[in-house]
Amino acid sequence: MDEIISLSILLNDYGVKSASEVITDIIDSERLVLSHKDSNVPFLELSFPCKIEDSTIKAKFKSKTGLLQVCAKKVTPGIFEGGQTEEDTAPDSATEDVPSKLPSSSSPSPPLDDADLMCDFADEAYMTSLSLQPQENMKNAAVQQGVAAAQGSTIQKTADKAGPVQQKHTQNAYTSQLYPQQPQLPISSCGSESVRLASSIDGTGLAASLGYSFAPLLTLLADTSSHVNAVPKGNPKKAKKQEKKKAGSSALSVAATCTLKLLGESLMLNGWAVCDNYIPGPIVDQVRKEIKQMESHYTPGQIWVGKEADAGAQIAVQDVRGDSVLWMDDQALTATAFIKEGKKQSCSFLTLHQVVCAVDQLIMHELPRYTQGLSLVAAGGRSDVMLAIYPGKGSRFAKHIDNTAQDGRRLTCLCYLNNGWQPEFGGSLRVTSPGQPSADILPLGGRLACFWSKSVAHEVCPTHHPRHSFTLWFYDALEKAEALAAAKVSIGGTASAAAQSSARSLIRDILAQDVITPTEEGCAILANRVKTMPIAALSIVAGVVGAASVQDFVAAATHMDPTSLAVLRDEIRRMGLQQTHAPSL
Ligand SMILES: O=C(O)CCC(=O)C(=O)O
Ligand SMILES: [Fe+2]
Repeated sequence: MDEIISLSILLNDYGVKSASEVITDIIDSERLVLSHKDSNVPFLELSFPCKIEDSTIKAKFKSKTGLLQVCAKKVTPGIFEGGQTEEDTAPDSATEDVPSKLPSSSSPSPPLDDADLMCDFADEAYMTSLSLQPQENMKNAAVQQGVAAAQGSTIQKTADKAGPVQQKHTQNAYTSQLYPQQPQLPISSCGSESVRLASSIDGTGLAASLGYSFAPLLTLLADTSSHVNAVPKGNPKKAKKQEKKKAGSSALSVAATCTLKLLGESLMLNGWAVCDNYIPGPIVDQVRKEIKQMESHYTPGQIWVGKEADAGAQIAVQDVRGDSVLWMDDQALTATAFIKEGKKQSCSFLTLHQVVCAVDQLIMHELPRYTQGLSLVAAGGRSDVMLAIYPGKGSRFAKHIDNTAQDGRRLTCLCYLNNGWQPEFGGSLRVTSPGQPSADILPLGGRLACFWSKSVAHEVCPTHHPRHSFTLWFYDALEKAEALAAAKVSIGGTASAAAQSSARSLIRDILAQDVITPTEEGCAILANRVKTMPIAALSIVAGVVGAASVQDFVAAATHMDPTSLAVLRDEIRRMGLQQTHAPSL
């Protein structure tokens, strides 16, 4: 089978280069990121698939960049049918974006075997070409200390988990400051000293002006009898109407540019940004209609523990997060039928798919020009779509940071689907950036909220009304490549329910007030528990705490001192795995 080389490269240039020119440039250059002589030129990210047939060039290219991917995705078995077929993803249809080909670390769908999906990511040569130190394998300070104790040596604590990745970014030219710091956006107080109401930007029709027209969808809503609403050419009345629409859309483009700038600035200043009316109200209704039939397929939200899905390191802890979720990959978004109780039922997520494409366009291609820190998201791609419902009844999600384990996630992006949401329903997203007061963001219909996945602590406040949303996580290409490489060497296999439950019980007991306490006695209990746990369960816990391997985790956990145990508890707490008093569903 021919290989398709999906290539994503950053070019500090507006010039359009052909694939072969780019490949030659890369092979001839010492660095992945090609610099442009005029440093004032805003950065442009190009992502395009191309085919490299010459095996020498291929090998050279791979050793230079490490970003070479060989993608051949088969239709994955699941509840959905239709959508992408094998032909769709065959080598010659080389027009799709790289991101959609990346394996999702979030999808709970059956793991793909090697024949289904082959992705070759960063190797040592890649690190060297960027003059980087390979990432520390051991990410958890407490585990590191434990291993040090086990080996009778002392290991220096990693000062900052994000250190190595941060270093890479600052070493590359593309992180230079594009916009000067702006004064803080106005805030309005809501009575509480530490919490303010988040100010938002009105992005009326933003998606539409970013090249993702919602017009066909709106027409579709107006005329439910037909799915195709092409305006017939040659009809003067309709042509006039179209012209009017065109003029309107150019005004929107200007507005959108301002909005994008504000969004970018808010992200840089606050660590989060909110855009109201990003999705028009009728579109929100249409999405809700489309996903309604899937509600019985939602399952309790799981804690994402920072490793790839095939590492099996996701566990459900219902009292930490009270939502139910449904993951939809790109295949599901284009599905035409699904199987319910053995019966085939037709479905369409056309509108949801369009909205997701608009968000992709915004985050991967528009916003990076207006903010720092997103330059690698076009190449990194995003997670599958996570649909979520908080059923009300006080359900919540405890305070956490999404990416505490260098799993590659750079930006968390939420779209709220709750037209008519009232403040008394609660359910605010409370965001807290380091060194800043918290801000509350109500989950209003059509509102888009985004924040840095690695630094912004956030929680969903108790919700007293069903609350619908979907989330996309956008990856930083470098960190994702490293996470994939690390996951490959550290943990394998999919966890069974029994292993998950055993892992969950250990984590709960570590966090409990009176079970595995940070005392000599608690350390002895932990050591005994670990010695008797099945390897699959230990793999999950190792994934949770960011240990490089099960062996490392076992070594650390059986030689823990009370201080290391206290650190471990704190770190797990920071991931949002702590006990809460959220009501069970
Ligand atoms: O729904 C929200 O507002 C946030 C949910 C969240 O934090 C998450 O799913 O990680
Ligand atoms: Fe979160």
